[in-house]
Amino acid sequence: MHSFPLLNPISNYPPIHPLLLPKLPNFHNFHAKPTKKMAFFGGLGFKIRASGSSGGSGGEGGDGLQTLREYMGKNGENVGDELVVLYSHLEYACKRIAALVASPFNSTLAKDYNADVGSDERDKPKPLDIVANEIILSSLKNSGKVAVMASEEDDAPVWLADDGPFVVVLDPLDGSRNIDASIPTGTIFGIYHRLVELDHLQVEEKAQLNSLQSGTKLIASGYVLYSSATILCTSFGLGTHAFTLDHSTGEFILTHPNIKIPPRGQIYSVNDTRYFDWPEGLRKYIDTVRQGKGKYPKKYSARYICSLVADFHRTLLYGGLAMNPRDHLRLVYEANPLSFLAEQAGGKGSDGKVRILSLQPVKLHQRLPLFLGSPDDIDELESYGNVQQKVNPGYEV
Ligand SMILES: O=P(O)(O)OC[C@H]1O[C@](O)(COP(=O)(O)O)[C@@H](O)[C@@H]1O
Repeated sequence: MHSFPLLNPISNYPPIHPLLLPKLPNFHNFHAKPTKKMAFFGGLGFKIRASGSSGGSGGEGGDGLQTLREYMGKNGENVGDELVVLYSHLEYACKRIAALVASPFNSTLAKDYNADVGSDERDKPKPLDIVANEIILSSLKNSGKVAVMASEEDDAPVWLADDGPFVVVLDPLDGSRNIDASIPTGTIFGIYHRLVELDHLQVEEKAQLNSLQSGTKLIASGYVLYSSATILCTSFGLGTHAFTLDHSTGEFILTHPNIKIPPRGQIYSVNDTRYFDWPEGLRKYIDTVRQGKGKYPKKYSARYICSLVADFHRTLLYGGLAMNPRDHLRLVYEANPLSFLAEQAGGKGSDGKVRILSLQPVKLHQRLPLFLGSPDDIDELESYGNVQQKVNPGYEV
C-alpha cells in the first residue's frame, strides 16, 4: 500500500511554490496569467466580455478572459489601488479556505476542537469557522489596508492598523454546521471606509463605531461560495459580478458580469418545518404562492440548502426569495452585505417591513429576519404585513 505524506491543508495552498516546479505545461503554474489554453484545462473554455458601467472590455489579456484583478484595475472598474491590494489578500485567504473545506483533513480538525466544547454546540463557533476566521484575519493584517475587522466569530472587532483605509465586516464561514456532509458553505464580507473623524477615540470605541456603519455606507461587499465551483461574487456599487476560481491558474475569472436578478422567480427558500411558529401573514403568503394563486400565477417550488450563501447565490441567478423569518441572521455580517449585492443586481433586501440597508445597526451581533430576492416577490411578500417570526423557541437542527 502507498503511504502519502501528510500535508497540512491550512498551510499548503498553493501546494507547491512555482519556482520549485519542474518544467511542466503552463496550466500547472498557479501564478501565470490565464491564457485560453490554461482556461481550457480549468474548464472555462469560453469567451467572456465584461459589460457594465466600467465600459468593461479593458483589462482583458486579449484572450477574452478577465480576472478579478483586471476587472478592478485601471482598464476595468478602477476601484483604486488600495482596494485592489485588500482584495488580493482577501482572495488569497478565500482560496485557502476553499482548499480547507475540500480537504480530507477538515473533519479531523473538527473532532480535535469539539473535544473541548460543551454540550450546547449549536450556536458555538464550529472549528472550521475559527480556522477560517484566523486565515482571513492574518491576510487582512498582512494587507496593511484594514483598520478594523469585525467578524461574526469574535465578540469584539479587532483593531489592525491606525492608517488602514478600510473597515471589513464578515462571516468567515457560513453554513459550516453542514460541512461534514459537504454541503456548500461561504464567506460573506462588507467593506466600509474607516471613519477618520473617529481617529481620536480609544481603540475599542472607534473599532466598535467603525463597524456599526449603516449598510448605505458600504463601498463594496461580496461572498465566496465554496461549492462545486468556488465563486467570488462582488459589487463595488456598479452592479453585481461573479468570478469563478480557475483552479489551474489560481485566478478568479469573470463568468457572470452584471448579474440581473429576474423581477420574479418561482422558488422560495425557507426552513418551512417552522411553519407552525410562523405568523399568519407568512403562512398565508407561502400557502398562496405554492398553490400558484399569487400575483405571479405559477406554482412556486421550495429549495432550501440551509446555507445562506448557497441559497442566496441560487436566488440571485434564478430569482424568487431566500428568507429566514426569525431573528437569526446578523445585520452587520450577513444581511447588509447580501442586501447590497441584491440591490446592485436589481433585487431587494428586507426585514419583512423595511429595507435592510436603511437600518442603523445598534449592536455588532444584532439579529433580524431577512428576506432577499426578486423585487416583485419581495414586494408581494411584504404586502402580507405580518411575516416576521417572533416565536423563536430554538431549534435542535
Ligand atoms: O436554522 P435555520 O433557521 O434554518 O437557519 C439556517 C441559517 O443559519 C445559518 O446556518 C447560519 O447560522 P449560524 O451562524 O448559526 O451557523 C445559515 O447558513 C442558514 O441559512
